[in-house]
Amino acid sequence: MLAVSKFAIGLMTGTSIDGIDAALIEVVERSRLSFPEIKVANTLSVPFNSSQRNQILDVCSPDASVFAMGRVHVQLGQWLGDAVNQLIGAAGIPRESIAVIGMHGQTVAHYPSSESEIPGFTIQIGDAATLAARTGIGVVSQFRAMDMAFGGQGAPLVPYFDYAVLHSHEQDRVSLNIGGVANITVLSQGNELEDVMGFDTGPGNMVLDGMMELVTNGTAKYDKDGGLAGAGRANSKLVETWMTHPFFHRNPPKSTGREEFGRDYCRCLYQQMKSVSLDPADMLATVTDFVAESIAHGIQQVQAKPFVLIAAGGGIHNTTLMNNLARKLNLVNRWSSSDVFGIPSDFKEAIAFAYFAWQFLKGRPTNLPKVTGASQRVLQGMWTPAQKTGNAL
Ligand SMILES: Nc1ncnc2c1ncn2[C@@H]1O[C@H](COP(=O)(O)OP(=O)(O)OP(=O)(O)O)[C@@H](O)[C@H]1O
Ligand SMILES: CC(=O)N[C@H]1[C@@H]2OC[C@@H](O2)[C@@H](O)[C@@H]1O[C@H](C)C(=O)O
Repeated sequence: MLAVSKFAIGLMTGTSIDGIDAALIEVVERSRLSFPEIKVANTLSVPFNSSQRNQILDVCSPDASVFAMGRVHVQLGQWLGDAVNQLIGAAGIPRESIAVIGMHGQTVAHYPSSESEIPGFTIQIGDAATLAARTGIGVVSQFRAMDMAFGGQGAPLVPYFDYAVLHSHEQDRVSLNIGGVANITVLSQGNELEDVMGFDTGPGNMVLDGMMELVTNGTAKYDKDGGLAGAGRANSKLVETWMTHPFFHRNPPKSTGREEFGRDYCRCLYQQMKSVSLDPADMLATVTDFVAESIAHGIQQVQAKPFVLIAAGGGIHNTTLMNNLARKLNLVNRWSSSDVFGIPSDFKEAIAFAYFAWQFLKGRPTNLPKVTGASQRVLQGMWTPAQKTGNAL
């Protein structure tokens, strides 16, 4: 087989709701028997302004109005389209060389487990038709739906990508993403794709950002480099209490989101810290230690042998968080960011969705039943074709 190379674009708007991450990748198919190889050609981050962020946050609630949801669904399609056009312009490549856009969409609800007669569901908004119309490129979206239709959690999906690009036969590795939610993939050296284990460990930046907004009355959106947390002292009693949350003791498959660890949860932690008179620095130190503890706990549950940690996601810029984690896992000199492995750590999820869209076009399943709990491997995504002509809004 001749090596075939084409481009794909991935778009991620994650649970932190900080903005759009976009990645353009070149995919090289060398053989039908191996995973396609990728080269990251270009990346782009477009932060949400306060109005955009609040519009999205407002619909991440069971009481959200259908009207507000519909409006932001289409607007997000437009914002994503603008980001793609900017990315292509900066890369200077012909639009026709781009085979597909993989759009994750914004998760506004994630209830993965069915209870009695109510089926589990997950909702990602962002109108694929608007995106296809604005860019002239076909879109794959709704990546989680088919896994859920086969009884899975629909998340996390990145473990497949982690295996494709980060697995080693010489070294046990754990891949960690610290986004709004934190999740891991265990890449043991002897493992085949089917053996790979992965799950959400619990909250990531979601509670750190939420706490920062509470202690600064909304003037700061996140604790830059973990500076405030680093200036305080963690209250270990509270961390111990918070670690009794049932999510941390549930067996995988498991995934979570704002429903369990969103605004209400954050307010509750804030009140508990206020009642023992912690100052803002101690509050941030305490929640930062809690996030590190929950990630360490998740990893220790499934990985007993020494391993190398490969970290990605915005949380790795939080030095206090990463120092706490390295200490808890005894990781001196055994962790690095995914950049070292050729995957820009701030764009790993966007890159993964470009890869998933490519695999969808090739008819290759990308879920892992051992990770999500689905009853079988399935083709994940829904196809929205590009139109030949038109005057898109
Ligand atoms: N310099 C920094 N210091 C501390 N935290 C940072 C820094 N830069 C980014 N972050 C954190 O990273 C977050 C964004 O992370 P990321 O983009 O990985 O999240 P996401 O896409 O929402 O992830 P996911 O979908 O995995 O939940 C910000 O909200 C912030 O908390
Ligand atoms: C439902 C949903 O959007 N889940 C996200 C979220 O953000 C991180 C974690 O929780 C993970 O489960 C997932 O995203 C990544 C991309 C995944 O599916 O692997």
